Amino acid sequence: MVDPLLLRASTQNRRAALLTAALQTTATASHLPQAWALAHGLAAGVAGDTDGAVRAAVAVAGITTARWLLTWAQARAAARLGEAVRTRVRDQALRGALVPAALHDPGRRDGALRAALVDGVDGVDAYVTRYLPAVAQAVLLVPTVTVLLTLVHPLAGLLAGTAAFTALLAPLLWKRLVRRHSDAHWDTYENLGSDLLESLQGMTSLRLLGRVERTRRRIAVRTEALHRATVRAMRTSLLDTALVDLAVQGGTVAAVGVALVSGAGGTGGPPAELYLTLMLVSETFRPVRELSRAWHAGYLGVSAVPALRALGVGREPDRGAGTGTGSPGDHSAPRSAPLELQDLRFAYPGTRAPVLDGVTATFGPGAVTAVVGPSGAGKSTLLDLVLGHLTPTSGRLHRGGRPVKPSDVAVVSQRPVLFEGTVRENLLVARPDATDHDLWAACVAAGIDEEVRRLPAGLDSRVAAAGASLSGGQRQRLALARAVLSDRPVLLADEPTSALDAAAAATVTTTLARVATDRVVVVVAHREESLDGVGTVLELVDGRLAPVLDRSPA
Ligand SMILES: Nc1ncnc2c1ncn2[C@@H]1O[C@H](COP(=O)(O)OP(=O)(O)OP(=O)(O)O)[C@@H](O)[C@H]1O
Repeated sequence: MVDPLLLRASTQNRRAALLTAALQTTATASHLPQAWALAHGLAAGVAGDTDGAVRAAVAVAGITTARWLLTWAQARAAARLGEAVRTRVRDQALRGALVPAALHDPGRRDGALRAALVDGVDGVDAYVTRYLPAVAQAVLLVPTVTVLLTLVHPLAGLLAGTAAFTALLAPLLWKRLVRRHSDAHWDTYENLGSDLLESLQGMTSLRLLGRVERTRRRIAVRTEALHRATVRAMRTSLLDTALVDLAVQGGTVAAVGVALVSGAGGTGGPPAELYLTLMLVSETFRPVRELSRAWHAGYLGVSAVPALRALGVGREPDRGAGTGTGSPGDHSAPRSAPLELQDLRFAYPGTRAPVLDGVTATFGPGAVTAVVGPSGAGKSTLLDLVLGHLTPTSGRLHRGGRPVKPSDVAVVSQRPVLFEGTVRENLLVARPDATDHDLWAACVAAGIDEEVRRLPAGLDSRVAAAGASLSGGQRQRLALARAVLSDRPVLLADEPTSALDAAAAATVTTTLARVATDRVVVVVAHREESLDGVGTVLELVDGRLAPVLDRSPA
């Protein structure tokens, strides 16, 4: 089964793919001269020709060494091809996963995305580096060996060739069934992966709500479904293997039988030809056997195709899609340029009422601007539009007369994302060339320097995945340090003090006020007390921003 999407993943690395297939085919084809040398060596040995037998043994040793080298080179070429394909497919899938529509798709499940990005991509690697070269090899070698065998022994050639072609082509008859089973297998695999991930992430809440047993039962049902889907897929696969084996064994027995009968009858030619016939019969089926093995290795890649296709793998990049509030060739606006929103409108796909219904505002540098509003008013939506995670239905989002680019904006979200790695690595994401002095200055600005100094290895201390080893407030301040370090002209902060005590909140507020002197700082806030030090307050009501005139304490 040659899937067009997976074939394209291979041909996008044409040279590496051709080299991998060529080396594999040559290594397998080296069994042909080896068969010839062995046949003549055996014949010479039986006839008592020691020189002939030694010459043949030397030839076999030489061919075996050459094949070892070819196999080694093939393994390296396949590893390079696999890496290139994995990187490209994963990049494309990630790009697809990060478009606004996917990011805000309420039906999206992290476990399904993980399955496609990790297991699916690895499956594509196996398919491209093992199965496709095995297909190329079978297409080239089965006819070649059949012709050679036919030249040596026409009837054996006819029987072995027919059996080998049957073994190669027969599985195409139940291709649809295989596809259906592989799709079902992937769906159950995705569901189980998603449920497991979500229950692990929500374990604390599940415990508190007393839902652990129910979740366990649900996962048991999913596991059973995956087991059934795997068995169904294996049954088809077993049928496949059985028929291929039947053709291979039947073809071998028939071809060897006629060769032996004709050899015993004296019409099979001299012994060397009989030996050669027997060996070539075996060689006719070698590519078929290898193809069958490679199919099992690449099966997961075939199963993952619908999921990868849904993420846009194999599709030409859509230049207008993605986070592109900017366009190629844009030059940066001056650093002090204000952020301007003009008649910005936005409605989520499938909803009637717009969340933003004509937002017009100018956010300038100099002081922090706060956007307040009740829950559900659209504050996060507004931030996502500025970040380029969502595309406005209409209206403009500009800085200095140019569309806002995602690289203009730094963000401190309510749930900051930290990566597995050290504190230093998490900060350097924002500015890879930052010095230790810069890192400490950013930590001081965010009020996290003392805590970082107290960690066992300071900046080189590890932050567990998702920042789990830090408190909510520490995570938020580390994210603020990263945003300060990135030194972008617009800084958005979504409730930056919500997880902090009074002292830490004051440090963050002071930092934001200070960085606002030379850049646009917009803070989304719910609570009045978090608005200390803010210059302007705008309220989001009915999809529009209105200035709050009097926010001073009574
Ligand atoms: N992906 C989505 N699809 C459809 N509607 C959505 C989606 N995300 C948010 N909404 C709706 O858009 C409206 C604005 O949501 P948003 O999260 O921007 O509000 P918010 O002001 O940030 O709320 P909060 O203060 O509670 O965080 C809400 O009515 C919400 O239900």
